Amino acid sequence: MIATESLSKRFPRVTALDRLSLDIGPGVTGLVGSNGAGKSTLIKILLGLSPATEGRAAVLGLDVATEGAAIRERVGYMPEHDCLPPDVSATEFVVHMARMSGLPPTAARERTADTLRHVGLYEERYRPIGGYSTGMKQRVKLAQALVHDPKLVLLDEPTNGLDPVGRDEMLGLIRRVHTDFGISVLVTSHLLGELERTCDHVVVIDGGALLRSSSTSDFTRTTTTLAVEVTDSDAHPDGTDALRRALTGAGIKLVGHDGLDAEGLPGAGHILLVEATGEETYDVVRDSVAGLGLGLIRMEQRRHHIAEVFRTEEAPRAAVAATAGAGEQKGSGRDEH
Ligand SMILES: Nc1ncnc2c1ncn2[C@@H]1O[C@H](COP(=O)(O)OP(=O)(O)OP(=O)(O)O)[C@@H](O)[C@H]1O
Repeated sequence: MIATESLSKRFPRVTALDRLSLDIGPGVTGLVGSNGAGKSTLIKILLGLSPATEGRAAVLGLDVATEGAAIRERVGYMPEHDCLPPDVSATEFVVHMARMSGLPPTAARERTADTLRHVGLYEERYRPIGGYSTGMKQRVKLAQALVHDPKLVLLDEPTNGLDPVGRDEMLGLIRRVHTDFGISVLVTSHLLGELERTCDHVVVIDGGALLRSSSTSDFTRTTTTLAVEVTDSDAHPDGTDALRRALTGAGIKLVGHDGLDAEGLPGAGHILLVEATGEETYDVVRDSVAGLGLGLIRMEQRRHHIAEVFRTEEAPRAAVAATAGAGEQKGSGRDEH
């Protein structure tokens, strides 16, 4: 879908991209980096809108330096910033964009209705965009990127400005762009955590250079750590502590508490992380919980979150800083900005 070779972009005072080599296949790919990492610059080069200083790039096999117009016919683009005319309706705007992409009038109207329905804009589609919420505007921006049935869409920070619920809805929509229509997606974010649920592949850049590129499952591989949570009881007012002592006594190694402690959240520190050496570890945990007369709330294999991968590595401090807190989200709707 996208290939870059030693791609650089230098502005007089900043190197926005630094010899970036990427090979991105079909599916949903996340491009992650802190603010200023070079994500928008890369997208503009890929669309043939801004020339690279050095190196080469191709999108769908087309050279960005010479075939920009052909690329923009086949690729949809959702820009980061607000760029919608306030005094026209979503329908008028998306029909206009469809016509600009070369669709005949009837097809443009039909595709607009389908696309707006897909992004969840119904009766509101006839109202002027100026009165829309941020979430609705983001949906219009997504619709205009999809309306001409592209093979690939480039989405620049589509969750920007959305609350946690709006963000989840947008991420769901993005996933369905691929599963329902077979359109490949490159989506940027400064939050690693939100992309791991949406993307097949994640590329991390920092200071314009490639930090890591791998499949999401490699990032978030299942570990042999068990997360165990128990109730308290009259005999054991601190059930977690009682279980910790029982497990240690039984020779089970504890990895520690879940990192939620530091956040001071309700229930923080009530999850024990247990190193599982085999099936028998589950039995020891179960028997210890039963022996203490506690209730077992959960015992589950714990997945790594992408951000944790970086915590254990040396160089990419910036990536961790950029995504602080994104690793521990538990679907609690916390905003990880
Ligand atoms: N036209 C420009 N002139 C000079 N510097 C620029 C220009 N465009 C981008 N930059 C600089 O290049 C670097 C990369 O910017 P870019 O917008 O690509 O980052 P980003 O990862 O998309 O971040 P953000 O999410 O904040 O937009 C930044 O330091 C930015 O200030």
